[in-house]
Amino acid sequence: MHIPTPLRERGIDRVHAWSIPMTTRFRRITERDGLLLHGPEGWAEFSPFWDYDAAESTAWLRAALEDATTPRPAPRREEVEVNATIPVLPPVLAARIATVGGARTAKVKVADPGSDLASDAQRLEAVRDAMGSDARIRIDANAVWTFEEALEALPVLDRAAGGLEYAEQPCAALEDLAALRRALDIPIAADESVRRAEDPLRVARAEAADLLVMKVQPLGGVTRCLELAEEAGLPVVVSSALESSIGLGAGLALAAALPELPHACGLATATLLTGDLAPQPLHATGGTLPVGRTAPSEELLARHAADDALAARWEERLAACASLL
Ligand SMILES: O=C(O)CCC(=O)c1ccccc1C(=O)O
Ligand SMILES: [Mg+2]
Repeated sequence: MHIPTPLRERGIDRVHAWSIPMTTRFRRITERDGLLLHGPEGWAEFSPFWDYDAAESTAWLRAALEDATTPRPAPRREEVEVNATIPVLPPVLAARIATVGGARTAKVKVADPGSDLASDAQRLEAVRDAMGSDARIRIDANAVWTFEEALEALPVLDRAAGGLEYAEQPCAALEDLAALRRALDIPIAADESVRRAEDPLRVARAEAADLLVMKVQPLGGVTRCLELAEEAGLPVVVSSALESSIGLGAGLALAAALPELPHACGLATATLLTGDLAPQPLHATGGTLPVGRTAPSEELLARHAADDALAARWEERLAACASLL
């Protein structure tokens, strides 16, 4: 694959396109694909979702470039507590994956077009049953509710879950998030309002969230996330963008470097993929993941190599983003 000049100049000497099917459909995604870039520090991941255009995906490229070419920040911890991530599934299946890897925190997807409030509530009851009373349960509505819908749904789901740790992005608009915080006792986390905003700090200034979700790639890299976290002055939950274990490693580097980490991180998503690029994938044990650089193996790079058509699309995308750096 052709390596764009600005990347070559920074020491990127190899690019590899890959594709891995998901175990469960997660929102609209059934297949995860992307590029790995190799540079002086090792391998890094560039895997913007296909609904991100070149301008938006350039932050993802900056993140990958940083990770491939500069040392990661000094870790303050050697392992990171993680949550189980539970897609929209029937209650029995949701309960089964709630404690995968020994997680004591679960994040349950709700408000999917394919589910209603009653089935979301049933899924939460099943997850609470499986995890016990001392576990933490959070939900993620991915910005789909109106203010009125959220005002109705959140107390119902809070009761079904036996108490929510927080609700992630119940509505899209900052005014609605701020109003929900005033109206309800349930902490509100911002994800899309950070990840897809022109100004990721606006949500903090608007007092629209109790905590911020940070994903390394869409925010432009570990260093930028550390700066944003300091400026925002809010607790941060590091979460994945469904990366392979190579990209998850960068999330763990951020989680390890944050001065404070009061909540479990959404980095235990490698189990949502049917395979991985690293021989020792980042699958949680004892509810934690280890911090450190994860390298792919040549065998797994070959096994999950993208076909020619997909590799060509990635080559084109890389060139477009590299020209916008
Ligand atoms: O936070 C987690 O538990 C896992 C990551 C996750 O949910 C996610 C993964 C890819 C894209 C969007 C999201 C999201 O938080 O909305
Ligand atoms: Mg989210």
